Amino acid sequence: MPRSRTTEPDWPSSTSQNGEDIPSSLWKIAPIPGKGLGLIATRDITPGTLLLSEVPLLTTEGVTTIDLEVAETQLRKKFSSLSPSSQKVFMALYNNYPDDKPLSGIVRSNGYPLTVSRINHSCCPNVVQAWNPLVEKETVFAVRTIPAGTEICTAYHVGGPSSERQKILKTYFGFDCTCALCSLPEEKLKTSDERMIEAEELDEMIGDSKKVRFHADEVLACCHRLSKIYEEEGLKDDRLSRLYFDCFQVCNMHGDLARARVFARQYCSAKKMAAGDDCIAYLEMKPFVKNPQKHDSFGVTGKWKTRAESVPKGLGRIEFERWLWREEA
Ligand SMILES: C[S@@+](CC[C@H](N)C(=O)[O-])C[C@H]1O[C@@H](n2cnc3c(N)ncnc32)[C@H](O)[C@@H]1O
Repeated sequence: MPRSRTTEPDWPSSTSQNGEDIPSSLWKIAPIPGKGLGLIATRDITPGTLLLSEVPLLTTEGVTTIDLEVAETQLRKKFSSLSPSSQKVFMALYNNYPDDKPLSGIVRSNGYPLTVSRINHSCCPNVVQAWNPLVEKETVFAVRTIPAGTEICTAYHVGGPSSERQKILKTYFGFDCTCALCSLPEEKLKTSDERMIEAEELDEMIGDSKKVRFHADEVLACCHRLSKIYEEEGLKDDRLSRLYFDCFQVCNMHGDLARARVFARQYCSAKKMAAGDDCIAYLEMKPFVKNPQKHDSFGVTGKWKTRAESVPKGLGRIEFERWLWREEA
């Protein structure tokens, strides 16, 4: 839940599973031109649908270093305890680092269990992939409507204008991104890039604790603008829940329990859609929908003081939004 920024892709936390593809009536694995294998929706999929939930066969727990030589030895120990058929499946996974140590190369290239490893990247993903430690499974949930025949894509890296994203994807994953966002016609791509640059700036402002404390109105206005950018760009991944969490904290910090409740609820529904109602982030936040004052962030100032029960009822969408973002005249 806390704000954290990743400028480079994380060292993967788990990889490969019991050797069998998980059968599904919702998707199939198929060759995708220019990308190797990938997942294609075989029917229309609605947001919040669980597409995959996989148990890893081999995790990087106990891999204590990013030193490839040592990591390879540690991985080899784990690998040798797998059955021969699982070892074969593992070794058949995509390896973007064929000249490096083979096991860490595959772990770095895939990071996740078998079928999940086949999901390609898009800068505007239609699924969110996450490790759920409570059930010890890697999950994949749809966060946008995915029409039948469409490729299912996650985001290996998020944020920034297309040139920045492409540089990182090329460096760490070895491919030139031609996703729907990166392939927009020139004028539209320029608009999208400007929005993504603005999104980065807004995100930085929202994360500035001094601004949150002393210029809360400005910060909430930044949050509102950022929510519009995400809407315009069709982004529904974890960036959205992170934004709602920030909005929750700003309102709660200044004693605005009514808005804090609404943002806590929005955070919960975004998390539930992206990671299920058994994910830790959802479960931890749920009590604060009812009792935001129990959260650590509550009441640093009483600047915006409202009661939790004072969420207005019966407003139309536009009026409610104006209330929510404190834009009433
Ligand atoms: C985790 S694997 C994904 C599955 C892989 N396509 C396969 O056949 O197993 C990551 C690799 O897939 C390819 N890939 C993923 N997304 C791509 C994209 N948007 N465009 C081109 N290649 C992509 C790249 O080679 C990347 O290093």
